Amino acid sequence: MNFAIQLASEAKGQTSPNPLVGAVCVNNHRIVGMGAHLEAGKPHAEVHALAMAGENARGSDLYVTLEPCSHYGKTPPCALKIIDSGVARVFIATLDPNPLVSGRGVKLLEEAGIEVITGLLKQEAAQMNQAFFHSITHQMPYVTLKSAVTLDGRMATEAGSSKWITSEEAREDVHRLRHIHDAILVGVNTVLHDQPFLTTRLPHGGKNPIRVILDRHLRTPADTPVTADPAAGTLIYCQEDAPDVQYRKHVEVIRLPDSVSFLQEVLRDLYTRGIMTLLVEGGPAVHSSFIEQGLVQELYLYQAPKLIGNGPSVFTSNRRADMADSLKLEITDVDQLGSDIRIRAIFKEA
Ligand SMILES: Nc1c(/N=C/[C@@H](O)[C@H](O)[C@H](O)COP(=O)(O)O)[nH]c(=O)[nH]c1=O
Ligand SMILES: [Zn+2]
Repeated sequence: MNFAIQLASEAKGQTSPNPLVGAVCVNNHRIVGMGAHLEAGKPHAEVHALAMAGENARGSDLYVTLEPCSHYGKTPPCALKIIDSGVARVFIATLDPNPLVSGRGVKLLEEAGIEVITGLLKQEAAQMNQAFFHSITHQMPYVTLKSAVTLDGRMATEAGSSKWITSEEAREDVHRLRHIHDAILVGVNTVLHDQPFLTTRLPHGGKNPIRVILDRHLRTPADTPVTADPAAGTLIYCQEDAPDVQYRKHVEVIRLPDSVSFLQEVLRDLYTRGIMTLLVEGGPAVHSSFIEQGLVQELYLYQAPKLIGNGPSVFTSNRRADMADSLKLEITDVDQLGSDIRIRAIFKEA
């Protein structure tokens, strides 16, 4: 099962809106087949493993990180394929989080006389798919917020200077984050101030996330990189009464009612478009709104050994006079990247 989890994890960022799934077929203590789900619409992990096993699947043990599907999606149900292949036992790490199908695959297998053991390395497999489980459960993307700050927690100076706070190594690491995310979001102030490209520029290439601009009054120019450069799709969310602006065809303007739940509506709409993971890159006002509304699951803070003494921090709130009102996170990783450190912290599920 460890190997199945490892196989699945290698496809991180490729399978949206599907989960990461790995499968290993073992017969008489020998691995006879293995596979991972590599892209939505393409064969599932079990299909790859059973195809490789061929006749050796008969009487074998199949290890799968997620309950085999039992419904006709883009591909036929794996549960039937497993039954037809003559597999004797199936080990499953996590059941399907979708309440409509959870346990159905197990039932089909057991009714066909296959022994099913669930819960093997359940934690590890669930951790790998936390974004998928979160998005299915909340019908919203799993949101990761990234910010580069000085030691005194500033994202820029008061005058707006921010280039650069962190080093080349840290900035390259941010592009790895972009590569594994379905979409990247900034506010219109960042677009106006930084003219960002928001593309993934790694030495060996990388997948460009869909670019999402929060821009209530549609102030995003038609000739800034995110709207002029069709390197990736660009979605601009504005209010219904925003003026009309002509953009190139890779740009889509989505008008939403002006309401206190504007951000939630943006996230719900992104989920309907198959966006399972969202990277929020700021700026300060956008970060504060996402955090204050409890819409962030994970935080990546890139901290440079600099002190500047003025400028916006990653989170500003006028609602927390008492330290007891602070938002509690859990630091899961601290890594050194060149001269900087990268802190990963998760917000505890409310
Ligand atoms: N100022 C800094 C950052 N700044 C991040 C955002 O403000 C930039 O607009 C955005 O990354 C630009 O995207 P691009 O055009 O695609 O390169 N981010 C960092 O990690 N370190 C920094 O020192
Ligand atoms: Zn399947």
